[in-house]
Amino acid sequence: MGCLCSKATSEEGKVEQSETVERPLKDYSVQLIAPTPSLRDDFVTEVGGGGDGAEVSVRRSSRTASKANVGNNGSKNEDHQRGATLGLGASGRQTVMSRIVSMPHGAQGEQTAAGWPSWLTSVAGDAIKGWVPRRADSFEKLDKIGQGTYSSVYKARDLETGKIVALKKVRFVNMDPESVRFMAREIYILRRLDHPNVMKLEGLVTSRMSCSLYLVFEYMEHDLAGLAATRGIKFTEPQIKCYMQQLLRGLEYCHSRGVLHRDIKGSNLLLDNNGALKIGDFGLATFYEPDQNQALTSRVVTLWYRAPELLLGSTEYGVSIDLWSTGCILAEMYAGKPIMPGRTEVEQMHKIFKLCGSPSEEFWKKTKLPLATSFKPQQPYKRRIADTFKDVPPSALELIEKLLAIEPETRGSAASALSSEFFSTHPLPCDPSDLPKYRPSKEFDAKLRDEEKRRKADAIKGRGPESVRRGSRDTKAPSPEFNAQGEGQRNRKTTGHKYMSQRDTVSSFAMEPHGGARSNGYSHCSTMVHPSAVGSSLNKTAGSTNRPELRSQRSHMPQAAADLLSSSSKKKETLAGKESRTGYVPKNRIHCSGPLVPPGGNLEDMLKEHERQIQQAVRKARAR
Ligand SMILES: Nc1ncnc2c1ncn2[C@@H]1O[C@H](COP(=O)(O)OP(=O)(O)OP(=O)(O)O)[C@@H](O)[C@H]1O
Repeated sequence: MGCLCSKATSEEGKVEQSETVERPLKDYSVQLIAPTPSLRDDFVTEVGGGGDGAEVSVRRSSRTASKANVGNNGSKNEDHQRGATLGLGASGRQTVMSRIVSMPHGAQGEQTAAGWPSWLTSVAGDAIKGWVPRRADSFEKLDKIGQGTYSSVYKARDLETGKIVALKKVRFVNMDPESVRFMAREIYILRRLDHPNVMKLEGLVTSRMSCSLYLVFEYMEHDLAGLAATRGIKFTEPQIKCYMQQLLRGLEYCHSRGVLHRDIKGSNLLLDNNGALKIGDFGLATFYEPDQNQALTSRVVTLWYRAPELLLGSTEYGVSIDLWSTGCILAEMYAGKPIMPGRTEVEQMHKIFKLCGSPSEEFWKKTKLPLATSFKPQQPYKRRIADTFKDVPPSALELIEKLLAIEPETRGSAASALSSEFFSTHPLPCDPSDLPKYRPSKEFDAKLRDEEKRRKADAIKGRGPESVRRGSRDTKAPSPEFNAQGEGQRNRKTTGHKYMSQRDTVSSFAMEPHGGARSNGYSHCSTMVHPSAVGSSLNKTAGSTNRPELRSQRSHMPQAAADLLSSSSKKKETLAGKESRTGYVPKNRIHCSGPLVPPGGNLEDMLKEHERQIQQAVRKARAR
């Protein structure tokens, strides 16, 4: 789709008002081949209930005012003002959020008249219905504060209010309608959520002639992954409980609104300086209906936090997948490091079995999950959570056991987790306002610190300007997981942690990442199914295999290993065909991000073969 964009002429620091199509195209040489949850199908669930564009359209200072509107049929006329709504900010200064105003009859023409670009109105009309875009020149860009798979996040000042905000700039693949639709789903879902523990979308920035889109959020100083990875920061028990309580409250709310997050992990849990935790990044979220057998893609959730049923290929799942990820985070906070850092899906499954035990014979007999035959171990694995976390307080252990149950049905719900003894036993969760105030500690900050160190080390080793240059280029757009390898992580890994027994320390894999990324033994793989995900600069070297998951893996892998994975992954085409029939994967796309699971294999053999191949590829890459 074309877009008549003139080159940005804005002053330094201002958000670009428009961009040429060519600039993003350079990064997006290869089209995504990945399972993409169908936005359309999700929309069907909600459109109609959402009304005629008359839902929340004015951001008010009072949560309750807008809360009343969420999910309503658009009958809240008090929010239907075509002008400014004034509220009092914390400082008492008048806060003007004037640009998000109501457009009750959001037909495409009207949306265009309101200032939306046609590439957006044509495929994402429902997502922007009733809103008017903010102008780019009403923000001043300050710093880059985050880098996601398909977005860059900036700290900015709202010039109308003086408020500091986060602007998430979304990347698109060639303005491909599919990637626009994908982003539209995130907006659509975010607009329906309003809770103190869920990031609130405050507005959108674009213009009729623009090819870019920014999502406006309140600014959050930290994310949990970054904080946890910061040297010297060790969470106290009341603090862990406080974070967990907020996370579960946010999740309970999302689930009650029929939303699965599907990417719960530390870097998506944002924290402000008042100790508030908010769930962010709804890029993989979807609507679900508990009582309907609705087929969803199983290729969601960052690998380390991915539930076993997803690894086994389940397409009918529910809130339990978010609860699994939550269990991983709880255990991680006690362990001081990620508890199951698998490099591939096979290895992830193996780590899960080793820690949580393998399913019963009964399960294997009955299950119809597509990858069950491949993943069934020859010998059953015993559950070892209690051994592994023997120093964790009993009420915490009980909750970890519950959330990391192999059978999804026994994980309970966010509400049941909130009423567990963990939160009522002493020490009680502290009040968010009692939490320590930290210096900025985003995953992104940790990455920058680490990158700087590496660059200096390279210079000292005399690798010369070429390697330094290459390293810095590669970090311009790392995968999000790339950021997780901060020095704190490395530090925590070597020192171990009182809550996780030493023998359970996850074995490290000394791979030198391609392009000079650091190697700390943790590859933080992710399945990112957003079509725009092909934009990472890491992919520039990746030839024609820019599948999101492979990209994430290869961000920690030499090229040869990445190539190996990509060729093996072609075996996944069969499954892709199946998913596409469910309507959740575009028909012309092949489901290629592969767990290297040959049909009819067995877990142990696959693991051995897998390890051998990776090692071989690594050796080759090193010898180059
Ligand atoms: N509101 C915010 N305030 C401050 N920083 C933020 C905010 N939202 C996001 N960030 C930072 O930007 C990073 C990337 O944002 P986000 O996760 O939304 O992007 P993404 O492209 O969806 O990433 P991912 O690839 O992890 O899915 C976050 O990890 C966080 O550090």
